[in-house]
Amino acid sequence: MASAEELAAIKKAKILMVGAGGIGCELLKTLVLTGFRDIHLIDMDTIEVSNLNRQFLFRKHHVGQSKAKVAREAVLKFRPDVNIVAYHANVKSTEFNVEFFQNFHVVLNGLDNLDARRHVNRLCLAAGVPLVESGTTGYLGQVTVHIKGKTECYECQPKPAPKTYPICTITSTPSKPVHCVVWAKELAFTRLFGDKNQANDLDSQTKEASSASEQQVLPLELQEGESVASFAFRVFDYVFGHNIEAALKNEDAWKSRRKPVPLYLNKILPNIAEEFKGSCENGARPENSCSAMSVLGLKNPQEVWSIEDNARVFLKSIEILYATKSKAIGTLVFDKDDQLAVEFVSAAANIRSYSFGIPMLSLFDLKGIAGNIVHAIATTNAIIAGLIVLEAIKILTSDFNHSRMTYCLEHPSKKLLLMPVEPFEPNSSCYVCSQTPLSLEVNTSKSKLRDVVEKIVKAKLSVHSPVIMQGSNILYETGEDLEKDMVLLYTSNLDKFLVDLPTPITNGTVLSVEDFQQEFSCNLHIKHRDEFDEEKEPDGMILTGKWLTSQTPEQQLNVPGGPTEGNNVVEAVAGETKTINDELQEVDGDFAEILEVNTVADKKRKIQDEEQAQKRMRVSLDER
Ligand SMILES: Nc1ncnc2c1ncn2[C@@H]1O[C@H](COP(=O)(O)OP(=O)(O)OP(=O)(O)O)[C@@H](O)[C@H]1O
Ligand SMILES: [Zn+2]
Repeated sequence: MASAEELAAIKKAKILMVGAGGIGCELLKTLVLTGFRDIHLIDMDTIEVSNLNRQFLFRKHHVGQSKAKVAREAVLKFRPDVNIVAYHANVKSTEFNVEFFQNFHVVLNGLDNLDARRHVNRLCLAAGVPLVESGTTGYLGQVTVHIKGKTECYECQPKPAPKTYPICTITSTPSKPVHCVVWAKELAFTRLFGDKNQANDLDSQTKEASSASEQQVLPLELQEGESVASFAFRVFDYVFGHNIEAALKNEDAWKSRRKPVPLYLNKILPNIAEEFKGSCENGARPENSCSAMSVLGLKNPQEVWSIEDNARVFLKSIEILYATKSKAIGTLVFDKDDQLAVEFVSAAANIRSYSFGIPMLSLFDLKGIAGNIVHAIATTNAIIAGLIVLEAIKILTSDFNHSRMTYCLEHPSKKLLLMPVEPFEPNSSCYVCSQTPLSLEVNTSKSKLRDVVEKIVKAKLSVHSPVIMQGSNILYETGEDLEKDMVLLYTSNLDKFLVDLPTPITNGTVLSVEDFQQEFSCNLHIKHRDEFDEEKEPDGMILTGKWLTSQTPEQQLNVPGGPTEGNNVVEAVAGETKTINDELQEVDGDFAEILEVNTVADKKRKIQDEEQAQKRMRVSLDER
């Protein structure tokens, strides 16, 4: 039961919620039922069928409509007296600037990606507004509290980079189902249905690894007058037969590896031409034009199909994609919610797995890997939403001593499923809230300013509208109010090697990076390095700095990035050979370990100041 003070704070609070997805729907409902009356809600997305199982404010007839707006309307039906302002917009758009954020007493995140979370974190820091951050992954969830100067910010701890795989593993030497899924999604799907002109690392690697005769673009084009069925047969033989045979010629590659087996359609399905005769010819549409497996009578997506059925799904999905989406061919991007795309990728991945002696998986499992999906659990979202509201109330009543980061576990640890932990103090080496400089190792004569801007400043530092300066000289900036000649100058700088810039960037240069919207700035110390390992350091640049190495042992124990609805941990764990469930067990295992160490000072981890560490990490077992 809330105290009079809490009720008063709830009544007058102005809340900003970002995200109206799995957590967001629960949160909005819980907020209004708790008595909150003034809520602004931002979400950029529209409702999809796959959201309906857990985003209960939405119904089938809402599919395609704005999440923020529908969520608002749904809640107003049972609480017509609250003020909800819905923005169908990206939180990164300029209208949501520091002044906008300053209107609120607290910001509550229900997002699903690191980039947007970082952006909101910076705006909250700049505006001095507390942030309650959250995420769920299946049974796992967490709520963390970030108050400027009092607790760590969302970026005080480095987050794990999404799992990537060496290109040659994907193109030449797969050993796990996930390698075949990445191949099917990035190479096969993109090459057949996506933008063929787009530069693709996999292509260049394939070309390098292939003989001169294979250096042409793969013959994956539908020829004039060719039926889609015979095109699909040709694609099959090319990618699973001819390509594998070509790879086998490089005998050295297979000395210590199991050789793949070339697969040709006439061996797997000798009667396929008869089977497929007339099916999609001349624009004829199959009965169920959305799914190859339905047309083929394959009902159970959790069953592992035979190689023959995988071959059928592969061919049929190409046929149906051409029959139903012919205009979009050449522009398609893999979408985990597109049944045909998932069927194509699953079948292609399984056929490649079969060829390489890797276990085949069910469509259900492959879809999870391809879409980095850990199936969301509505109950976890509801629990997390409840915890967010509790933390928001503590903030609103200035009850900071009781603020807690709370982890929701799959299996009890110390008999607890909800594990509250005192928030950490700010990390004095954080490049965001403590403005500690970062270092960038880069070959200054081989890397261009564009590489630094795209691969580091935007991709790694989540700076959206960067201004890059050396001393008082601006090297790069964007913006509508720039003079034309400045735009030209900055654009031409992008294609210059660092050493060739008007004010050259060399070993020892300090670059300043700023983002006015985020009110963010940081310094990058440049360290020239000649060589980079292409496989391990594909960017040709490495970001280093105290921030990355300075974590105290107890900070390292925190769950990296936290589980999120469809994000960080998922990206980091999804797609290994093990099933997603195995992976989650592992994550949960780590979790248990974290908590174990939190309560029993672990000497092995060399906690230097045990007393201090324990104070910060104490698990408050008497909470709630
Ligand atoms: N930059 C952003 N601006 C505004 N809203 C965002 C931004 N990034 C993510 N979101 C929203 O955050 C919500 C996260 O919800 P959730 O994790 O349930 O994802 P989802 O897209 O609804 O589900 P799924 O990923 O499983 O299909 C989404 O509704 C998404 O639109
Ligand atoms: Zn910080």
